[in-house]
Amino acid sequence: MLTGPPGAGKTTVGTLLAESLAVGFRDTDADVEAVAGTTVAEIFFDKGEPAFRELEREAVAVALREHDGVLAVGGGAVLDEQTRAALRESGSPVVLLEVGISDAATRVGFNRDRPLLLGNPRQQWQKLLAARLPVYVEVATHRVVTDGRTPAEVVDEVVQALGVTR
Ligand SMILES: Nc1ncnc2c1ncn2[C@@H]1O[C@H](COP(=O)(O)OP(=O)(O)OP(=O)(O)O)[C@@H](O)[C@H]1O
Ligand SMILES: O=C(O)C1=C[C@@H](O)[C@@H](O)[C@H](O)C1
Ligand SMILES: [Mg+2]
Repeated sequence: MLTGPPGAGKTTVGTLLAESLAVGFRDTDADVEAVAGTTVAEIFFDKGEPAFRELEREAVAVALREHDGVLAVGGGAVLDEQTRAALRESGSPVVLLEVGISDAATRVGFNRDRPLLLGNPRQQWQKLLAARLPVYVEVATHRVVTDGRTPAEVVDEVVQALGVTR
């Protein structure tokens, strides 16, 4: 499992990591979108964050049951106690992709796809990370710094941290 704040590279690195390990890739954000028939951003705008979190909790639970490859877990899914317990109980490695504000700001930019960062993305991102860092650290079995590294380099770091063979 890959976790981390918006722009950490869960989707990008996860896709490459799965290719590199020749396993499947799944992203709970994509699963929520498939179930809801609309985008993450639209769910936030139309129904609000609590409704999104409900869908996300279920999507993570289903993915943990069904999927046996690389799983990108929505950046805020770890806010949910039940989800944290499910990640722990899965017994699978949970890799926290770490990123600082400078690289994160460059990566996430100012687009409307990340509803929690609307307004002042830099400030929002910093607030979000400060509030979440303890739970990210709580669920992580491994931590990989991504700043200044290309997605391919991050994949190599993850593989090394996990000690898996390709
Ligand atoms: N190590 C990296 N170096 C440079 N750019 C990166 C890196 N990782 C990801 N990116 C870029 O940053 C942007 C965000 O990456 P990505 O969507 O994978 O993040 P995410 O963690 O899945 O975010 P979200 O929580 O919003 O789903 C993308 O444009 C991606 O190409
Ligand atoms: O960190 C978050 O709270 C989010 C991260 C993304 O993966 C999406 O789940 C959504 O944009 C919210
Ligand atoms: Mg993503």
